[in-house]
Amino acid sequence: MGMNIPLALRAEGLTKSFSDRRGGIVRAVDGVDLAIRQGEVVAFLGPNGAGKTTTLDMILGLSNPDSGRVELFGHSPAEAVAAGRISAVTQTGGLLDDFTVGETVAIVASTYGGSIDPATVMARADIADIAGRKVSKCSGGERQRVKFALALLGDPDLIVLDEPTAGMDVESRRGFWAAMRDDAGNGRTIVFATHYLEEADDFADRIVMIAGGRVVADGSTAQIRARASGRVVSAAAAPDRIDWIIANAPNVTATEVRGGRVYLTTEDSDTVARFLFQYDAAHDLEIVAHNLEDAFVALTSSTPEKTR
Ligand SMILES: Nc1ncnc2c1ncn2[C@@H]1O[C@H](COP(=O)(O)OP(=O)(O)OP(=O)(O)O)[C@@H](O)[C@H]1O
Repeated sequence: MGMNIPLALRAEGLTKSFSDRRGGIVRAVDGVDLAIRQGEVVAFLGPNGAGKTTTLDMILGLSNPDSGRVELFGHSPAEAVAAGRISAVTQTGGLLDDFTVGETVAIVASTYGGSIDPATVMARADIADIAGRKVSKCSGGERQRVKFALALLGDPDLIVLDEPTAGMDVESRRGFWAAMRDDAGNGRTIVFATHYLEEADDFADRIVMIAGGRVVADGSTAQIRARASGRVVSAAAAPDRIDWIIANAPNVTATEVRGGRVYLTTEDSDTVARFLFQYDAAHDLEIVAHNLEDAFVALTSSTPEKTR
């Protein structure tokens, strides 16, 4: 992306905490910085509870950060929403069961003063053939496509989608992204949250991995892939040796401990293996190639002990 393309979104130092049921504090978002250029398609990728929804809510102006700030097209979220520059597709709610798909789109379109033709939008969201169906009879995937159509009606510059395909089967997911893909590339900025690695990989130009309320990786899909090209060196060792290995092993980008073994992610497995043998720190050494799924687990595992 050229540096001269103006920003759609800038977030600086976003934090947000909640109190949990036991009176403790959950830091849902813990210092998130983001700069997203106009026309980028960006995936927020992270496990349950990573802080994706909380971040998106602050971006949309639905909640206020405890600290930090959000700017959309140089304005506050409230101003950008009021100016019709942003639409959201949320996980739940928002549709009335008793209307048909066509009626739903027509009603919302009328609130926009007819600037965009409902038929065009329905074709783009691939819901033209279910226009006569009651919303109550629509599948999860169809409902999400209806919401996507509603989001398109305002012809926004930025669409934010929070796990738009959550709970859909593979077929519906494919249909949803096919409709999205047809709309992308028109200069619209798209930010979506997902748990699905392949969704981020297939559809986004850029992946922002979020875990524990922080951005743990941010790069083009190709860069994130490159990270995944590393290897994992694992070995068995006594607990105190494992601590020492984690503190001292060279060229390691991520570490994990499970079942008495330490897993070291690296681009330079030779050096790491030599280190382990040189200091007689470990035994039963194994080196395996990294795939994207492993990279994701390594980058997002917040707790050192982990079971699979
Ligand atoms: N209103 C709230 N009150 C208390 N805790 C909250 C609230 N909203 C979110 N949290 C907590 O903040 C953390 C981040 O939640 P968030 O919903 O942002 O994660 P997420 O990445 O969107 O997860 P998911 O994929 O499950 O939607 C979680 O620990 C969650 O339990």
